[in-house]
Amino acid sequence: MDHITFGQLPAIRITAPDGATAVVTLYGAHLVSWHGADGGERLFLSARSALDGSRAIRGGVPVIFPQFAERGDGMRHGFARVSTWRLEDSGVEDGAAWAVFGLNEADLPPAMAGAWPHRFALQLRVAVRANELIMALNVRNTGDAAFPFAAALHSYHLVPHLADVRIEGLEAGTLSIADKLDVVYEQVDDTIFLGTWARVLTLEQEGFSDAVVWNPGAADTAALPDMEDEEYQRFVCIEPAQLTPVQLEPGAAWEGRYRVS
Ligand SMILES: O=P(O)(O)OC[C@H]1O[C@@H](O)[C@H](O)[C@@H](O)[C@@H]1O
Repeated sequence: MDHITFGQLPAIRITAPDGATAVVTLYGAHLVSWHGADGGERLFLSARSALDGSRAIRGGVPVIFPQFAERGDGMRHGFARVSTWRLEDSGVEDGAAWAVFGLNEADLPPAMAGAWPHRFALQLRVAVRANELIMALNVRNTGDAAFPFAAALHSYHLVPHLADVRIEGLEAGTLSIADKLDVVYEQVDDTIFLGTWARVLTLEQEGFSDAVVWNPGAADTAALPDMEDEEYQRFVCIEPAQLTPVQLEPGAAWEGRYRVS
């Protein structure tokens, strides 16, 4: 495990014995880079992304919590992606390098904590080995009143070209993307396959009940300050998500797991 700087952000790089690597910034516990053991970046990161903590990183895997998009009256996509997490632990086990990041209410600036006044402990575990990425988001209620939350791992998968993308497992037949797409699939139980001419990725999720597929398309990308006009052709977001809020009782925990291989 190495402490590095990514853009202007403190970050942790983990490296598995077989050479697979992941880089996670403490800002957002944001996975900004993943290389499989066969080399090559697997995640999209916009050339125009802020990397100084002034706004959410555009690309990688933002952690969405406790609100998805504008489904609530809190911050769009929640505060987790714009909060500074702590590295809690790291190691190497069964050939995988792993790190765990933590966030609780005491880590938030007072105004942010006041806007969502609950006691909680989030843990994000990231592990890599061979051509496999495993992430787990754990949410614990450490307070004495129940709270509702939504969550997602907003994965920006790097693709050679949007036109080559074929997604299976979400609808009958194959989903391809011509331009803007923003679709919620509820109650996703099956494995999802993301195919391009280069490779087929297997996406498996547990605990997260839903999946969101998003690409902004040409017009919305032009309006985004943190994306180059053509960059929408280089990724597709397939996000394991828990959109129906979970009501978490005091002392209880919820976990969502995600495996990409
Ligand atoms: O620009 P943001 O806040 O990162 O959101 C990006 C997108 O995130 C997706 O998950 C949503 O479905 C989209 O509606 C949204 O536009």
